[in-house]
Amino acid sequence: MEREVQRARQAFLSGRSRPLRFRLQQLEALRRMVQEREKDILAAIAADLCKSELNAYSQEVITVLGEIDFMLENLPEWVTAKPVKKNLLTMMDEAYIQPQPLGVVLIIGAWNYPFVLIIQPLIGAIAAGNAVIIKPSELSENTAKIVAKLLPQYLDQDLYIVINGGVEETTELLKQRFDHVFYTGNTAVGKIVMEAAAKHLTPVTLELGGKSPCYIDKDCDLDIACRRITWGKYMNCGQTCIAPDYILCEASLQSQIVWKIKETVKEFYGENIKESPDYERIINLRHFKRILSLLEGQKIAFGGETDEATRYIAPTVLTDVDPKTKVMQEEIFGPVLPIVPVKNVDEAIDFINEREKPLALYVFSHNHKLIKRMIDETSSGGVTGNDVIMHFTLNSFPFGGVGSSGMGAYHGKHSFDTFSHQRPCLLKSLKREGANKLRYPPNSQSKVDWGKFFLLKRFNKEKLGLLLFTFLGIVAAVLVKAGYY
Ligand SMILES: NC(=O)C1=CN([C@@H]2O[C@H](COP(=O)(O)OP(=O)(O)OC[C@H]3O[C@@H](n4cnc5c(N)ncnc54)[C@H](O)[C@@H]3O)[C@@H](O)[C@H]2O)C=CC1
Ligand SMILES: CC(C)=CCC/C(C)=C/CC/C(C)=C/C(=O)O
Repeated sequence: MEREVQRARQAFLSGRSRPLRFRLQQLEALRRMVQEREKDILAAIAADLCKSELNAYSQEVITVLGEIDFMLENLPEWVTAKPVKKNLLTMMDEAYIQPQPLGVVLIIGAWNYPFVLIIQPLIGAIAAGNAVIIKPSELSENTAKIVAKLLPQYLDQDLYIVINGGVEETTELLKQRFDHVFYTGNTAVGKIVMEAAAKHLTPVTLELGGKSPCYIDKDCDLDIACRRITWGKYMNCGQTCIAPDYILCEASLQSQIVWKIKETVKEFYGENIKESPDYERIINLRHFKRILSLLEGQKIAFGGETDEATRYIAPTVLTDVDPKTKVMQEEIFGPVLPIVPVKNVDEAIDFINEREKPLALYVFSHNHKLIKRMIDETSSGGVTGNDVIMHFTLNSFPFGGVGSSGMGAYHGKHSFDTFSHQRPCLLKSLKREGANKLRYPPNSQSKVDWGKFFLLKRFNKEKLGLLLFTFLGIVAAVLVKAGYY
């Protein structure tokens, strides 16, 4: 492992990952890989999550291709140095910000969208000019294997290295020194990753989870709200980091919501959900049993059917859920949707604020002011009003959590920034030493006054007059020299 990280570092130090042309070539090669080996990639995702190839394409491949195209289009502009505003002391100098690669980056992925969750950050890391060690989740082993097989066939083999393995290998990997660690997964492991990174003072991006609330206002089109919630909750069998975790609504809405979600489930997946190509399975037996344990003692409004052999759990809705019960204490990450009745929007806001900051917040209402109020009075990684999940699809948004749902963000330019150092560069001349004298010892009140004048723009009339006088003198000298007088 140490050898692999060393290999990536040597490749980075060779400097070849830095030129814009190289980055664009690698991104184009990655796009070619996805296009040419689409069938293999879709088959691997499908095998890991019992997902149809169509769903694997629309949930993972489209996002990856969109991100590559976006990078290719914008990278030439992002890599260029950006001039900055100057002060009076640096007016004659060159001052700009130059984004630079960080070095060797470690990307640790989760299993629930096993392809996009490693390839999307990889795109950002390549775009920013880094070397990358990629550690896919061992739970989605087919995708992990295909990524390890394909990447070296298309990308620079020393700059971008896939290391497969479980907890033991990841623990070993985390002992190495990286320049950035980008981790996607649960909050408990997020703390382990951050602790390991801290030993080397390595910055981290943590893309974690949490319980994303969904408030449904009574002034709302319930048909539309329930259709959108059903889509976002049961997509990937509820194993989506930004799935609506639970619903908050007034008690009077509960039975209508249950009925409408039930009808939508029928519309989406048919009478025999097990036969639907659009309904996935739980990743493994441990998660299957964990989700079942959340149902204990709950009122199941519909769903609840399970099949251990295939790790099937039907789309399920729980009503009148007591916030103190287990299902409301941890992220569900499965197809179980609790409804927690609240008196009104004030109570919903308090409910959200009394808990850890979630990764996403959803509000459904015709009342725009109410949506704005919920946004203003709560905190979450991201928000979508009158829909779910969709803020993920907009790559102009930073995607990430806040508080216990994570730190840092990515997608589009935000990925480029995450994997870059914004380096301030000031280029001075060795001439004009006179103007610099005021910062050299010995100090004096006059030098402080000039410092105030140049840096704080505290204009003292006397100094302003002197400056104006000097300026007019220069203009006069120029005019005389040009033969006007
Ligand atoms: N914010 C986001 O973008 C996303 C967040 N998530 C969150 O991830 C969670 C689901 O993923 P997990 O079950 O955690 O995925 P997981 O079991 O695949 O673990 C994630 C990664 O951490 C590594 N890992 C696990 N235990 C470790 C340990 N003790 N030390 C070092 N590394 C270790 C694994 O090898 C894997 O690569 C949910 O909470 C979900 O909300 C999932 C997808 C996206
Ligand atoms: C067609 C369409 C709009 C699909 C949406 C795809 C999507 C947003 C999938 C979720 C992606 C994801 C990586 C979720 C997660 O991090 O858990």
